[in-house]
Amino acid sequence: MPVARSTDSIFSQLADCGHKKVVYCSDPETGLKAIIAVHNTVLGPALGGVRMWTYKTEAEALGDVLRLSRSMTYKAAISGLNLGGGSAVIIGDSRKEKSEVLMRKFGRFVKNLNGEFIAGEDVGTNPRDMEYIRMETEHVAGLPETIGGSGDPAPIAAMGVFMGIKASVKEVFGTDSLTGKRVIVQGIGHVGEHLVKLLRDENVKVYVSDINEDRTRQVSKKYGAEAVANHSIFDIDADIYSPCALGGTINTQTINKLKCGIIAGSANNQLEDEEQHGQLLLDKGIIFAPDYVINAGGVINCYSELMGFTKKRSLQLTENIYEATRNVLRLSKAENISTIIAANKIVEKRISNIDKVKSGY
Ligand SMILES: NC(=O)c1ccc[n+]([C@@H]2O[C@H](COP(=O)([O-])OP(=O)(O)OC[C@H]3O[C@@H](n4cnc5c(N)ncnc54)[C@H](O)[C@@H]3O)[C@@H](O)[C@H]2O)c1
Repeated sequence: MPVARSTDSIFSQLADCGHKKVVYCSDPETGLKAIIAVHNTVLGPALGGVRMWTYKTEAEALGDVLRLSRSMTYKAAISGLNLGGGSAVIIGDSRKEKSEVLMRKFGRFVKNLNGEFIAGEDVGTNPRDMEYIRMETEHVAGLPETIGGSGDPAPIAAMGVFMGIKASVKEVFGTDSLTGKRVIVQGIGHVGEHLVKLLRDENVKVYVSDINEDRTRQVSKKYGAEAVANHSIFDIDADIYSPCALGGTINTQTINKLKCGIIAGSANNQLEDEEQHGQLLLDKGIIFAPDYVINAGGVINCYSELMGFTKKRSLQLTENIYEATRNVLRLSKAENISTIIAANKIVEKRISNIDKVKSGY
């Protein structure tokens, strides 16, 4: 996948990453400043999360939405879903600046895209926010269960990551039992906490770390996990590093420090540079379960809601992440290519094949 660089012009970033459309949403009255990116709609409408974050610059927000939307295309495709990839970012502090009017105004911008983009939850937004968007447009998923939606996607997302961890452990240890393994979970928010519970239930030694120290203390006490200071994560001698905070934590510096043989977590876009760091991980024999392959539980949950699937079906689709991860690891080994390149190859083949089906008659 080509990379969007914030130093490039907007049009060259769009062209490089193959984006179909980017919409800037501005409403001075509510203070809304948002960007919606539609990456690809070959397989279906572009579904993606709405992230609310305190970006330092507009270029940083654009870079994030371009990366997130593109990875949604890849995530939906590798999971066998009939969805394209999109994403949205709202610039601001979700704890202080989010309101009903802001979310409903954002919903009007989604409505104007006539179903080309379907909004979902991401960092800084929750099912209640999806409900506000729903008041303005039907093109939203991840609604609360009380109004017929699939609810919080985090438990399903955590289950997918858990399946990806198991598939990676199988590759390294020949068995997918996690008993006795040591896992570092970085970022114990919605997904991280559910993952900690799944790991604890399988007798894993769990280390937890979050920039929110109260949260670290709370979760470590609740699940009997060991709290670790954020700066010392890479000094821990563990089997698996599970990044579940924000992306970009895997770079030359952290790879050289890392003591784990497996990286498998929920955070989107974990590799600072896909090609360079994917290759470095391959060279060092560290198994990287590509983020978009194993964190697809959330999008599967939303897809199930749109399709009217039951929770059981949604869980079955999420369990398929185990096989999807195994397929990626097999291709990586067979062709001696990084796991991210292997996953990209599988995706690009599916999109290209379906594109041919759709353009024929
Ligand atoms: N929620 C979902 O369904 C879902 C699905 C797929 C992928 N993801 C991705 O997984 C990640 C976590 O999602 P979430 O819903 O749990 O978000 P969240 O906001 O609930 O949790 C993120 C946690 O990470 C912590 N954090 C932020 N920066 C950190 C840092 N540098 N070091 C340590 N901790 C840090 C935050 O304090 C917070 O507790 C995100 O990258 C998200 O895009 C989420």
